[in-house]
This record gives sequence, structure tokens and C-alpha cells, in this order.
Amino acid sequence: MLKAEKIESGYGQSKVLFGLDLEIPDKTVVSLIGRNGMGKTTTVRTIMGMLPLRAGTIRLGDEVVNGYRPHRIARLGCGLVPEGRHVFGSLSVYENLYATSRNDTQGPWTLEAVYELFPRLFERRTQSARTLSGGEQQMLAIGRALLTNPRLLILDEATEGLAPVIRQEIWACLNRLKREGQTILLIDKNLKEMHQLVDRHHIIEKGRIVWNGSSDELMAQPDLVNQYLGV
Ligand SMILES: Nc1ncnc2c1ncn2[C@@H]1O[C@H](COP(=O)(O)OP(=O)(O)OP(=O)(O)O)[C@@H](O)[C@H]1O
Repeated sequence: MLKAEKIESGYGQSKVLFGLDLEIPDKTVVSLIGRNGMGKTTTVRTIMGMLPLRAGTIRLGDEVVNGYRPHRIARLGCGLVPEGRHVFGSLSVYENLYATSRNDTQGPWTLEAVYELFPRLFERRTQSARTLSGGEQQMLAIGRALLTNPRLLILDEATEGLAPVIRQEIWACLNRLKREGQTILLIDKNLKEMHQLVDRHHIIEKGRIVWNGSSDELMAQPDLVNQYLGV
């Protein structure tokens, strides 16, 4: 599905990614984990074409997408749930969803399907997005991304700052998406909840992947978790 090879990028004079490799096979859930400031969001921005790729190659399927603008990456099937959610506060839930739904995509995700996934969004469909709780805004951001029927769904900090009960709803949603074969790139810090969900973890340290392996392999190495995740 997605293959990034030796990618480099950064901001102005400062380089953040130093030859990062990441492969996301079809119908798998892949994580990117690491301490704050190691380059997770920068990786996502680079994949989405929001930051220029300075070196390396990104392939989506068979297509090299180096230099593609974000809208083109989105049209090729990458749906992003950004850190901080970025819903349109002055628009209603329905308007947020409608504004990003497209009629040129094929797949299971319709407005009705999103409302079925998150009944709270249906209940609050006329409410302006700024009045939603953080968890409801995250549901809206996920619903908005799903409406593009993405081949690859990317979540940057899937459950950060959310109340525990809402977190469980998000994990349940992600587990359901996995069962349905959705390919996912997941950034989060909750290793316990990620255990069942993630097929392959990738630890990022100073802009490079320093380890990758299964959830069981990760849990079997507490030193690794201590060293790179600081928990
Ligand atoms: N817009 C920006 N301009 C300049 N430097 C930035 C910008 N955004 C991030 N950085 C720097 O790039 C580095 C990597 O940041 P990034 O946001 O990718 O990390 P992260 O792993 O996602 O961490 P976090 O969990 O804190 O978001 C950090 O040193 C950060 O200060």
C-alpha cells in the first residue's frame, strides 16, 4: 500500500527525518511510536505532501508520489485524522461531514455508515463542531476521513487527551475498521490498547526507524520500551 524509503524532510534549515523507512502493507495496522519531538507528525506531513520531501521515495501502490500536493495524495486514497483534529468549529457536524465527502470515491463509507459507526455524531448532527467534546471532535475527524473511503487511514495521536470512556470507543472503532480490512497508520502512546490492533510497530528516534516488530516482540523487550518510549 505505502512504502517510504530513506525519506528526509524538515523545516527550513532544520532536518527532522534522516532516511526514514516505513512500509504499510495492504490491510494491516502499522504504528509509529516514539517520544515527543522524534518526528512522527513530520513523517505524516511528509507522506501527505504537506512538507516537501528532500530525499528518498514514497510509493502509494505502484505510483511514486514524490512531490505530489496534499489534495492529490488525498485523492489517491490517504485519509488523515490530524493531531488536534482541526474540525471546522463554526460548521455543524453534518456540514463538516458533508464538506469533506466526495462523490468520486467508491467504498462502504457514506454519511449513514458514519452515523451508524458513531451514533453520537447523528445525535449531534445540527450542533456546531466547536461545542463538541474532544472525543466527539475526534469521532468527527475520523468520520470525515472515512467519508473519503481511504485506502490508507492515518491517525496522528488517535486518543491523546481524551476521557478514558471515549478512548475505549475510539479503540473499539479502530478494531472494527481493522476487522473490515482497513489499512491504518496509527500514532498513539497507549501500548496496551494497541497490542491487539497493531500488526507491526515502528519505533522512531531522531527521525529514523530504530526498531520494528510485532506487539508481542515489543512487549517482550521492556528495555526497548524504556529506552525509546520512556514509559
Ligand atoms: N512547524 C515547525 N517548524 C519548525 N520545527 C518544527 C515544526 N514542527 C515540528 N518541528 C520540530 O520537528 C521535530 C519533530 O517534531 P514532530 O512534531 O514531528 O514530532 P512528534 O514525534 O510528532 O512529537 P509530538 O508527539 O510532540 O507531536 C521537533 O524537534 C519539532 O520541534
